[in-house]
Amino acid sequence: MDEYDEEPPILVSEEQPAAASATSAPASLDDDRPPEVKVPVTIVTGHLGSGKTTLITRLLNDDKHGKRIAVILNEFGESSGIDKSLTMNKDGEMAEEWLELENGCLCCSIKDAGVKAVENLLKKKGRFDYIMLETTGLADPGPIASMFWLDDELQSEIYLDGIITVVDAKFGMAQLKEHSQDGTVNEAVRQIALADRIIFNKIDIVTDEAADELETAIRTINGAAPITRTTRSLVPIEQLLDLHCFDSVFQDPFAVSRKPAVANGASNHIDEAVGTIVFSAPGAVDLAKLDTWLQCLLWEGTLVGRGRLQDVEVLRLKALVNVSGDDRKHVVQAVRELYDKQQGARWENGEERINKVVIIGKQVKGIDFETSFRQNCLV
Ligand SMILES: Nc1nc2c(ncn2[C@@H]2O[C@H](COP(=O)(O)OP(=O)(O)OP(=O)(O)O)[C@@H](O)[C@H]2O)c(=O)[nH]1
Repeated sequence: MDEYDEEPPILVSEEQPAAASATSAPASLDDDRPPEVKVPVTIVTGHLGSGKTTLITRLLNDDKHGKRIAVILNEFGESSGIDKSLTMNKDGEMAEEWLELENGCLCCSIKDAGVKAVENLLKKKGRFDYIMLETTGLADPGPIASMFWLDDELQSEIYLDGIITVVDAKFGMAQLKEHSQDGTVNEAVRQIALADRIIFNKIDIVTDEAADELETAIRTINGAAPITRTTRSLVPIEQLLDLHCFDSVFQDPFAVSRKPAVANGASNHIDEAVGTIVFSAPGAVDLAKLDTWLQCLLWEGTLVGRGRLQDVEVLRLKALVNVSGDDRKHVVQAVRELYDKQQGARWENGEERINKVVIIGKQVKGIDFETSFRQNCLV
C-alpha cells in the first residue's frame, strides 16, 4: 500500500495555535514505515447493556479471523464467558493483568480505557495485531477517538480503524429520549452520531414495528453509518474489523442517507436537534480554503459567507475531496473540533471527481453548508 506515503496528514486541534497546527502537528501516518506496521484500533461503544461485551467476546472466541486481538474491556459483563476479572487495585493504583487466550488473543479488563491502558498494551507489541477498545456505556467516544490523533507516541504505533456503536433494540428509544440535565446532546445520541458502523442488537426481543421505529430514529441522527440488525451481536467479522473508516474513503453514505429519514413521526420525542447533512459538489478544492472553512466551522462555529451558526455543534464530519492539482483523493475526518486530512487512493481513470461531505451534528438541519462549501472551498 503506498497511498499514504507522500504527504503527511494534517492534525489540528483547538488547543493548538492555528498557524502551527495545520502543518507541524504530528501526523498519524507520517513516518517512513508503511501503514501496515501500525496496529488498527476499533472503538466499541454503546449504552449500558447494549451488547458490547457480547460482541467482543464473540470475536475473542472466534479463531477463524486468524488475528491476535488484544481487547481492553472496561469490565467483564456476565455474558463474557471469562470468569476472572483481571483488574486488581494495588495501593490505589490499577494494575493490569493480561489473559492470553488459546487462539492467541489477549484480554484485559480495566476501569478506564484511556491512553495509559493502550500504552501498557503496546509494551506487548508483537503479541497481537489488532486492538479492540470497549468504552463504558456512558462514555462519549469523541475524546477517546481523538486521543489517537493527539498522542504522538500512540499514533506512531497504531491507527484508529473505526467506531462501532452497539444500540439496544429494546431500550434504545428510551435512551435516545433521555434529556441531559444541561441541555447538551445526551450520550446515547452522541454515540450514534459518532458511529462509523451501527450494530442494532437484541432484535430478538422487539417487534418489527419497534425495530423499524428505532432504526428510523437512528438514521435520522446518523444518516451515514451502515446499520446491521443482530441478535447477540452476531455480525460478520468483515463488518467489524479493518474497516479503515478514518484513513480511507468511506463507504458511500449517499446510499443510506437517501432513505426516508422519518416515518410516522418516529423521532418526534428524541433529541431532534441532532441530524445529518449530506451533499456533494463537483469541482476542485483549494486546500488552504478548505482549512479555513473547516476551522471556522469546527473551531469558531461560523460558516464562511454566512457568519455565526447559532447553537450548532458539529459532532462528526467526513469528506472525500478532489484537491486541485492532486491525482489522489483526500479524506477529511473530524470528531468535534479536531480534524484530520489524509491522502487516499488515486482517482481512477474516468472516475467522476466529486467532493462528498457528511456533517452530523446539533442544529445542522436547514443550514446551507453546501452553498458555503461551493463558494468558499473550490478553486
Ligand atoms: N435477548 C438478548 N440478550 C442479549 C443480546 N445481546 C446481549 N444480550 C444480553 O444482554 C446483557 C448485556 O450484554 P453485554 O454484552 O454485557 O452488554 P454491554 O454493552 O457490554 O454492557 P455494559 O458493559 O454493562 O455496558 C447480557 O446479559 C447479554 O447476554 C441479544 O441480542 N438478545
